[in-house]
Amino acid sequence: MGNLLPFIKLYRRHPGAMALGVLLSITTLLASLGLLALSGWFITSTAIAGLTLATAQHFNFFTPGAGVRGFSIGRTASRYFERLVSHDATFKLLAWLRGWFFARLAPVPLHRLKRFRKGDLLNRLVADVDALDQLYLRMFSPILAAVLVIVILSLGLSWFSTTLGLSVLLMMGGWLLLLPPLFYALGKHSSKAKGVSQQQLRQAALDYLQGMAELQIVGTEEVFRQQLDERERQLHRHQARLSKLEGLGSALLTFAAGSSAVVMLYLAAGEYQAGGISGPVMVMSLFAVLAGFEALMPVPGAFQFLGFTTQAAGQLKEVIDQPPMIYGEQKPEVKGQVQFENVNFSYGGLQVLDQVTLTIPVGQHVALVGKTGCGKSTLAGLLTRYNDCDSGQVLIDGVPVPDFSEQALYQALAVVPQKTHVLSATLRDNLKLADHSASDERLLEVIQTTGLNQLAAARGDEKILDLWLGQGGITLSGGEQRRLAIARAMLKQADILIMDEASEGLDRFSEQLLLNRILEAYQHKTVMMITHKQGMLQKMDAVYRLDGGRLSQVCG
Ligand SMILES: Nc1ncnc2c1ncn2[C@@H]1O[C@H](COP(=O)(O)OP(=O)(O)OP(=O)(O)O)[C@@H](O)[C@H]1O
Repeated sequence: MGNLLPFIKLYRRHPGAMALGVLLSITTLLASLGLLALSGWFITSTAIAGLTLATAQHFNFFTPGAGVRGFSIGRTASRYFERLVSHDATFKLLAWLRGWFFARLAPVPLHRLKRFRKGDLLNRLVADVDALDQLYLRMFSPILAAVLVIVILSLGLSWFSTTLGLSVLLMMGGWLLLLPPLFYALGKHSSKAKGVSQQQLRQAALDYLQGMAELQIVGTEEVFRQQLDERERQLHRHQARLSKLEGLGSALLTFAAGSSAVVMLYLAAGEYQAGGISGPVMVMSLFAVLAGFEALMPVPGAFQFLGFTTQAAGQLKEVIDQPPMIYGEQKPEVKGQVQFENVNFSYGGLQVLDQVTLTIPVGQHVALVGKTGCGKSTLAGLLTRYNDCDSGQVLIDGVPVPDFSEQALYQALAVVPQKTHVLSATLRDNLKLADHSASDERLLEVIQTTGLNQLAAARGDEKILDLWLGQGGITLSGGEQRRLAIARAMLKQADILIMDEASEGLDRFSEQLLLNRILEAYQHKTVMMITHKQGMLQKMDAVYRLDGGRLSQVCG
């Protein structure tokens, strides 16, 4: 339950709309109660009045009739506005909660988020945030409304008879106290399990869809499909259990309303016999109790899902409690000297970098070689703060990278990563990521230099800048994606260039041409190139090898 506390505070965002929602929900319930109670009184009074001609002639049919109609119209109108106001408030809150959660998620370093899978994070951002909005609609508002209706009903009946007022308070209050813990306990396990199953099913479906091509090729699609089906069946089992519980809640409340009405009839009849109340009031109190139980109807459902809501809140808390990446204030004019001083880094127990020391003077082009998985990308990632080192220091122009402001650090660096991220947008938009102010002429020049102009030729399209690259660059080959990454680095013209397997996917001729061009563009800038290709090494000022976590100079 403690998990809910930080989120409950957020409900102060739209106090006016939320309070109005609760008020309208109480008005609706009171209108229902008034409708039934007055109808009971009216029917009985009419029946009694009709016993003799004299009483029938003097009986005022119109005022109670108008009252019944008024309550009926009032109930419909307030129900309509209650839905309108409370859903509007909930949607506003939901939109805000998503933004709030994302704002807390964004500064969390990527390596900390790596333990959450993509589907898991998406699930948290969508389903778990959704679950939180249920707190207002399913819990706060109905419970508050139920409490107030019980108080108003018992005060109203006390006006006619204290015994009846107190009895209603005890009976309805008792059920209100009993139902929440009972249904929380009954639904806790299943609602939590449902949340987990839902999450697992989403992840499995995402994995299945993303990997379908490979699964089909290796012939294991059926196995995955069966696993997916089993997860779905599991979810259905939990949902079925919860539905049964919902049924039990309704049955219990029907029993509660019925038995309370019987008790009320017994007590009211006693009061009537004793002359304390009139016949119509006796019937009215019976109807009022039946209508009053409508206020308790949402209570079992609200608490049976509370386990799921607390679990969702816990999952969100787990993400937002991750310490954010802290950047410094420094915004130096970067020249481009890079230093790694006695750097140690490990992933959990796996030591990847061991006392690595390297200085790259301004304008020097350095290659980093080594076996697959020896830690080259990890070393480069310390410069971009993808990770921070365990001990030692990484400095640019003598300033430790954590002291740089976020903007200054990323302004100083251009990166050609192993995997190019391609936006589902035009080629122009994809290039302008690197330099928003670049003119079309400049973009076309870079397109020409990197050979991306072949794209237009291949597709017979004259307007190359408007080429749509599709989701995740689906329309681009591996080599074209590398060209795009290199084009971005050319446009950015940063002080330090990091290339991680930049020529992967390119034929030998294109590779030479392209790397020559980018090295030319960065002729007087610092370059750190991770490569397996021997052909590129003679162009570098120095070559370093990483082996067993240790760095040694090979040549230069
Ligand atoms: N986030 C991570 N969590 C745990 N281990 C990791 C993580 N990232 C990388 N590793 C491990 O750290 C080691 C170094 O990885 P890294 O990507 O730096 O190697 P690399 O030399 O760049 O490899 P390649 O040449 O294949 O790109 C590898 O054994 C890898 O499995």
